[in-house]
Amino acid sequence: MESLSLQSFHVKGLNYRSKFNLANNPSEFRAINQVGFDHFLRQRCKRLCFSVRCQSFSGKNEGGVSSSADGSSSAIEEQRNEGHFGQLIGPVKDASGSIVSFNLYSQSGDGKSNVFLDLEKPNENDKEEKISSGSPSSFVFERGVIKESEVEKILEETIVEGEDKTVAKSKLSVVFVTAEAAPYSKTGGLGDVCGSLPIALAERGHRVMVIAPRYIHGTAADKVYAGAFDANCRIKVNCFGGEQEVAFFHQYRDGVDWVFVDHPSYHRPGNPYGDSFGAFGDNQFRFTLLCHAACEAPLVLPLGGYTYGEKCLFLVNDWHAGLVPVLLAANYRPYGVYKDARSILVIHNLSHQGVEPAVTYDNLGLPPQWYGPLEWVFPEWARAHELDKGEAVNILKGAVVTADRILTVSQGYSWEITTVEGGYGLHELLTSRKFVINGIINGINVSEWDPSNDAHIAAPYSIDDLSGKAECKAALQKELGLPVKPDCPLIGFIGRLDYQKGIDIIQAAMPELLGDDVQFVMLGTGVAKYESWMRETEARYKDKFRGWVGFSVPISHRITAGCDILLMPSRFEPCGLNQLYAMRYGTIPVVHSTGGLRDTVETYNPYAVGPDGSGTGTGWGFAPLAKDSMLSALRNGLKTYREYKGSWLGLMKRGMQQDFTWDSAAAHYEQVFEWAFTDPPYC
Ligand SMILES: Nc1ncnc2c1ncn2[C@@H]1O[C@H](COP(=O)(O)OP(=O)(O)O[C@H]2O[C@H](CO)[C@@H](O)[C@H](O)[C@H]2O)[C@@H](O)[C@H]1O
Repeated sequence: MESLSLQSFHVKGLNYRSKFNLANNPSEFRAINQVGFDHFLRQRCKRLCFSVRCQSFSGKNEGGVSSSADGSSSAIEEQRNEGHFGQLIGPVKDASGSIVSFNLYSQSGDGKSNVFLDLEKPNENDKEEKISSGSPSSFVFERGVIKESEVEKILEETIVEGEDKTVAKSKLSVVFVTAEAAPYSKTGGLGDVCGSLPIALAERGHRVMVIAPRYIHGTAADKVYAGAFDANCRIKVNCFGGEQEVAFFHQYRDGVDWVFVDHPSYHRPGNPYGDSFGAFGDNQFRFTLLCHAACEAPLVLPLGGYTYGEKCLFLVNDWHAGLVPVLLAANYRPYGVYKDARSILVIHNLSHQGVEPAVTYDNLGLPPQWYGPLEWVFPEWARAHELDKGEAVNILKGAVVTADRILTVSQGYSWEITTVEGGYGLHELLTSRKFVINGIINGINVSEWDPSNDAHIAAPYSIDDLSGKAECKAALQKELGLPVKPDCPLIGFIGRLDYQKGIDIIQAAMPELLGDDVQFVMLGTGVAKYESWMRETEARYKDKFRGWVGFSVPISHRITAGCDILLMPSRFEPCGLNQLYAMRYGTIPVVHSTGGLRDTVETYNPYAVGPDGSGTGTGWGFAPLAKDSMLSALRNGLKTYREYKGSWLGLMKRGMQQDFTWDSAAAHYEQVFEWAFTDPPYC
């Protein structure tokens, strides 16, 4: 057996510092860091938060580091003798006896990690040089080889001592509980957020798990779960009158543990919540299972070798995850478990609360005395008949009264939910907790939504060269079968077709709007009557209107890139993502001034002197939500588009310059995490 020695491997920033030698079979050393070595490198490239020096050689030992098949003890000795920080607690071997990784404790002793590293055997001829230059000949990572030159560049860049401001002050174990997480499942913005924010938090040094159902549809779409493997951990949870067995699947990707709860009730056609016949009748069961499983996962799943443990922070997204803080308070803390955990309810949409008849309370797996927090009585006007007492259980309400803190996805919305108009019956309760409510505007995935590098669009473009946008517009017009007219303003809408999105206002305004020389394209799916209306309108206005009924991410990118204006007359909008995507693509948003739309779109003011001298603002906001005020804002936009080309260009460029990265949102989240841990548990 030939030995490979990793002569000195220092990872700073995570407080790991260790030096050890390894022995393995001839050509390859294979390992992975719990935090993820690929993640670690990626993070370092971007954030300069670690520094590493690796030296490698094959053959006899050098540098006083001994080598043997089980050389860990001498490595420990070496480490102790030299007074290195970090404690090597022993090798992890595979079935053949080869050492595949080492367990390290951090310097502070408050965490541990499997160092997991792929090290290719270096070229003998390069040996001396490699050792003296302190760079490895190459690293092989799980998803490909990083070339030597790249490693050297990374090392050069990262051997920078000093604090990196983009790294979290204290590293936490964060557990997202959600009904959707892109790219595995997405019907809207919740999926986007839970697919991106975890990665941003992991990049900042947190240990992050996302736990969501494993939806299997029996179609080709199921391949999204191909990288998630059975974690060989089955648990039984008590709810719905008995023990329900669930399994966990796991994928480690982009520094995040993606955990999927598996149960037959998640295996069916449709979206996470329903199908063409409406919402699934057993959603309370499906999401109760999710919440019970999510509470157990940090305790039972040894992801990468060890569990998340009790000191974690649950981010509870919308009602589907709303039982988590109730379960923590009712089923765990009374028995001394999760006393150090905290939960934050993140409200993406208050209009869905998970309300079911009161008799279903017994199904939730909660002690009888916890009925109060979930108790919900409908006002008389909302009851079905005279004998209806309006008694129900409301899962989101349970979360509002038990979560340690509450977050919404914009500051504007955090205030709106405390008003009669925006509180959906919970405004008084939310007002009573307003001291722990904050709003943080969502970020966007700037790699997925990047006009200069977007595989879905006809031509790339950027703020410096906008010519590709005209090509995207022409390509979209052609794809939709609309006349290819470069000067005809093209207006778009993307979103769920429901009451929230103000489709009825678009519907009312359409005849008047299409009386003008404009084109309009809508992409969406949802309420059947709106889908039919889109089809009818397309038939009536063949040269001007296209209604694409369906859910298609590529088309949404093409509409965002190809349109001149994106219309969002949302009745309420907790944050809204499409206006953020639109601005990044130089498409001007025209929005109802509500919630996150008001927070993110600044109405154009031609008289203000902005930095570029062409006014200020990134779009148009209108209020009240009415056909006439929407048409008036649109007409302002159309006039600017047609008659003030310079101003239009200024609007486009200002939008494209906005910073909506997840990293800045993640930094705000960390502040709220800190507050959550400063206070004792609320329940
Ligand atoms: N037919 C279709 N085809 C392809 N893509 C489609 C589509 N319909 C919608 N999408 C995509 O789904 C996402 C919708 O996000 P939004 O934030 O606008 O709305 P949503 O109301 O679902 O989310 C809720 O949660 C998010 C996240 O917090 C809040 O921003 C928002 O205000 C709140 O209502 C966007 O990425 C959009 O492109």
